[in-house]
Amino acid sequence: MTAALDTEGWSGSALRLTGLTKRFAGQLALDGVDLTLEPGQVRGLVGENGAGKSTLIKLLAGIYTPDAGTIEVAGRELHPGSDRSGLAFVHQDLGLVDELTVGENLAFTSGFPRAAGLIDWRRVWSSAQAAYERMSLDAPAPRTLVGRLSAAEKALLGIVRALAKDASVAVLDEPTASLPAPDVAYLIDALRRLKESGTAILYVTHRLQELYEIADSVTVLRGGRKVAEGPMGDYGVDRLVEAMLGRPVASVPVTEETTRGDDVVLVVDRLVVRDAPPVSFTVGAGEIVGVVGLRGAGQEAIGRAVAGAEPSTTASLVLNGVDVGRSRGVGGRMRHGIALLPADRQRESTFPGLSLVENLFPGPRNRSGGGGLLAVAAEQERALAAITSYDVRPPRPALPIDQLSGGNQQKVCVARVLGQAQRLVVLEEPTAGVDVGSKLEIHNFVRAAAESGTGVLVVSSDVEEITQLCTRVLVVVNGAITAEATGEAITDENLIVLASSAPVAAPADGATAMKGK
Ligand SMILES: Nc1ncnc2c1ncn2[C@@H]1O[C@H](COP(=O)(O)OP(=O)(O)OP(=O)(O)O)[C@@H](O)[C@H]1O
Repeated sequence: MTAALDTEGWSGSALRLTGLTKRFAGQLALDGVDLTLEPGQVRGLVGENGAGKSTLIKLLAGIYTPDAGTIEVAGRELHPGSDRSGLAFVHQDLGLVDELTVGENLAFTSGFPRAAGLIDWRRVWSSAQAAYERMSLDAPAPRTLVGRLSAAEKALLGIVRALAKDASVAVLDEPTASLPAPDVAYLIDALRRLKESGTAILYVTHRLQELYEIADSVTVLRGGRKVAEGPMGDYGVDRLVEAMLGRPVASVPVTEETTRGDDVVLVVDRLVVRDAPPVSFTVGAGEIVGVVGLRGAGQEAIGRAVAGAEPSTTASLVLNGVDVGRSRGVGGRMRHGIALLPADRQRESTFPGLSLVENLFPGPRNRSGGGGLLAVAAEQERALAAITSYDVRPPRPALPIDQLSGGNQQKVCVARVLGQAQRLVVLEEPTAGVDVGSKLEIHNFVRAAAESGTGVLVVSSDVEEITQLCTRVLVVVNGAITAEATGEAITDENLIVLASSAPVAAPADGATAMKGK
C-alpha cells in the first residue's frame, strides 16, 4: 500500500462517495450519487446503457472532475491530481498495447525489474508468469504479443495487470464482457479470493447472473440517479431489471426455426485459418448460426476469416451460388454482401471523432446516392429512423460517437451492419456491454434481419446469448468444428460440455459429432 493511501488501522469504509455529480454540456450524467463500499465487500453497480456507470468510474479514476460531491478512499478525500494508487481499475477499453508482449504490458504498471542498470528481461517474463499464478490463472507465454491474444485473453490480462497492484479497492468495469462461461467461473473464483483478502470490489456488469455469485450488495443507477440499493438477497432478477429499466421487462422470446428449406446463403468448403484444421459448414437463408468455443479455441478466427478480416484459404467459399473465396479483405467480401460486426468496439467497430450519423453510414458506398444536399437530407432521415428504432440515446445524429455510452455505441454499430441489407452478417459479441432491455431489442433486430433472408453467423462468448438467439450452433475445439447442436441440444450446459470436450465420442441428443470435418 502506498503512503498516500495507507489503509493501515482504518476501520471505516474502503470507499465513500457523497453527492457525486457530473454534467456534460448541461446534461446530468450523474446526479448526487451516494455510495459506500466496505473492505472485503463486493458491490454490484448496474444500470441500463447511459445510466452513468462509466461516468462514475471515470470520476473515481480522476479522468473527470466532479461538479459536486466527494470521493473518499479509506477515509481520505481525493482531489484532482490526488494519488489514486489505492484504486485499481479494469476498464472496458483495457488500454493494452498490442505491439508489446504480455510481460511488457504487465511491467508497464508494476515497473521493469532491473539488474546492473539494465532491464532484467528474465524477471520481466517470470514476474508475468507469477502474476497470473497468484490468481490461479493459466498464463499465456509472457513473450506473446498482446495483439495476438484473443479478446478473452486480453480481458484476463487487463484484470491480472490491475490486480497485480496492491490496491484496497478494485473497480471492475464489465470484466467478463468477452469471456466464455468457463473463464467467467474461473475469474469469479479468483475475485472471491481477492475479496477474502479484504479488497473491496465495485463490480459493474450487464451480466446480472454474475452478481448473484459474487456480490454482497447492489446499487442501481438510472438516468444518473441512484434509484435502488440493498443486499443482493433482496433483489431477485425481476426486481433488479425493473429497477434498472423503470419498467418490467417482457420474458425472453426464443428464436423459432427460421431456416427456409434448402435455401443456402453460404457454403464454406475447407477453410483454413491460423494453421487450424480445415473447417466446412453452411449457413442457410434466414438461419442464425452460432459459433462457440472455449477461450483460444479459434472460433473468432472462423467468423473473421469468412468476413475477410483474417487471412485464410478455402477450397471454395460460395455465397448465393458465387465463389467469393478469392475476394480479399473486409472490403472485398463486403462488395459481395458479407458484413462484419467486430468485437473490438474501440479499435475496429466505431470511427472515433466521427458523428453518430457518420458511424451509421461510413464511406460513400453506404451513402444515399452520391452526395449533394438531397442525399444528405435523405441520410439524416435514415439516421433518425435507425436512431429511433434502435433507441440510441441521446438521439442526436451530430453527436461524436465517443460521447455515447458504450452500450449506445454498440447499438449504432449493430444498426450499421444490419442496415446494410447484406446476404450474410458475421456478428462478433453483438451485445457486449449492452443492457438487458437493449440486448433483447438487438436480438429482435437480428431475428428480423434473418426473417428477411439474411444468413447470420454469431460468434459470442455469451452462451446465454447463443442459446436465446441461434437455431444451430457449431462447436469449435482446437480450431476444428467438432460438434453441431440444434433444437433442444442448444442449452448452456450442453454447449459448455461440447466446447470443453476433445472431439466428441457420444453426442448428446440433437448434437452431431463432426469429427474429421
Ligand atoms: N464525454 C462525454 N460528453 C458528453 N456526454 C457524455 C460523455 N460521456 C458520457 N456522456 C453521457 O453521459 C450519460 C451517462 O453515460 P455513461 O457512459 O456513464 O453510461 P453507462 O451507464 O456507463 O452506460 P453503458 O452501460 O452503455 O456503458 C449518457 O447520457 C452519455 O451520453
